[in-house]
Amino acid sequence: MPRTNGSVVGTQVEDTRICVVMVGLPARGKSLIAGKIVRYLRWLSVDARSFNVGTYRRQDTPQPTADFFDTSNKEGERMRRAAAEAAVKDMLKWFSQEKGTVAILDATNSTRARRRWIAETVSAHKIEVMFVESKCDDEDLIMGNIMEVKTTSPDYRGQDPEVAARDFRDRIRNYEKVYETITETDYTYVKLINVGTQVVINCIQDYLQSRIVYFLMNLHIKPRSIWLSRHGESMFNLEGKIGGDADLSPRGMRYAEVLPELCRQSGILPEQGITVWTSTLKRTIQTSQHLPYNKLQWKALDELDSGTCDGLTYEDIEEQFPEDFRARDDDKYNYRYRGGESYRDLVIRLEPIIMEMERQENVMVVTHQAVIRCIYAYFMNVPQDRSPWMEIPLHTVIKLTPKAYGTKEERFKANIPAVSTFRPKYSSAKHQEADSPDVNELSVKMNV
Ligand SMILES: O=P(O)(O)OC[C@H]1O[C@@](CO)(OP(=O)(O)O)[C@@H](O)[C@@H]1O
Repeated sequence: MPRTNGSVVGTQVEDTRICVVMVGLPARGKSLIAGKIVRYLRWLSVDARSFNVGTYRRQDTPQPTADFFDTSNKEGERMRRAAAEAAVKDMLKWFSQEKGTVAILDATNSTRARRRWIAETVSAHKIEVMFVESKCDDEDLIMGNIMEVKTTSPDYRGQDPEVAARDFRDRIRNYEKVYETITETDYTYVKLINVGTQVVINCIQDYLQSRIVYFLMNLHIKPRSIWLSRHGESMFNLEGKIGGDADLSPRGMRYAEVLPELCRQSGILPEQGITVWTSTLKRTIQTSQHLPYNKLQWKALDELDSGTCDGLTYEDIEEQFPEDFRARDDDKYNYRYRGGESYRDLVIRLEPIIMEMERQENVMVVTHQAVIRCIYAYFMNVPQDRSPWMEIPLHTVIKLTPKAYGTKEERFKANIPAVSTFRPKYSSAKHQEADSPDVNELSVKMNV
């Protein structure tokens, strides 16, 4: 399978391979950061995978006590080293056999000796090594992580939470005895101090590394939510036409009127600082007109460009361009409209939006069907073969709340009917009337 990072990220050289090595004491959010890097890169079509050394260690030692992590425990040391070796071996196999591009080695890697061993072993295979250290002295953040670990880690499954928390603190103390922060100036590294507060960068070598660094620089872990809504039903939606710059229909106008109340019910408080982002197209601007918040228009949030098909219905396209119609159903993510865009193109256009969303706290985005699918796919980790086929109904607010290990999703529907613009794969090109939902019907789910 050809590697795609060259074509997608732009100027990346074809054969770049990077091993991102996490560094830091337990409960510093390393696995969370590793997971976010993987999600971001996969969304950009860069083949990325995390190798968690704890998972390898658990094969032999599923529920060790804190003494196992004491460096004077020779057997513990041997087994921990064996787990790291097994993870690195699998990672190298993934690079060579599955042609992976970015691997994350998720472990504490907290001593100079361990880092030297990894750097030497990995660079011998012509794979770049980049250390990412998470350093944190904010007691609240650490406590939050300890609570998370003791309730979710398989190391403590079935144990009394108080005993688990005490043992986990002892484990941290054992690591603290030997922990050496990164100061090796000949290595490429990024040191994140209290995530989102201070970043130290050393010897970044190329484009893909700099993308990862930039992403890490924008991360923060303050609690916040993201609200997504399509514009209200448009005149084009009513007629089944795609693209264009139509006004809202009378029902779409009613959605715009109830949107402030729907937002309030979904948890946006009037005194809360929130910015509403729209596209530059009339239907999103009209939809947000009654929202009493600061607004910002982004060209990057405009709908997928349907090129020569702009203004046609799906039936017209099926009739006038039958081969294109079929090709789009065969591979909707990669299909590029003649003179227009594909979902793959749209993701690249949306990358600065995602970066900015990571940086922001509460934000509401009023945009279009295809654009919401791409943003939603990023936050909810939806693969490319499914993301263009997701149902994103009109007149519905989707609230996403990032949590430590997943994103919580809630949907709030307005009691205003609208057409459905969803057309399932290989189905006849007809648009239908959507069911009239109950007032503010709510659904909640978590992706983990
Ligand atoms: O990729 P598909 O499923 O065609 O969905 C994108 C289409 O959604 C539409 C509606 O059919 O978005 P929008 O409601 O913003 O106008 C089209 O303009 C756009 O081409």
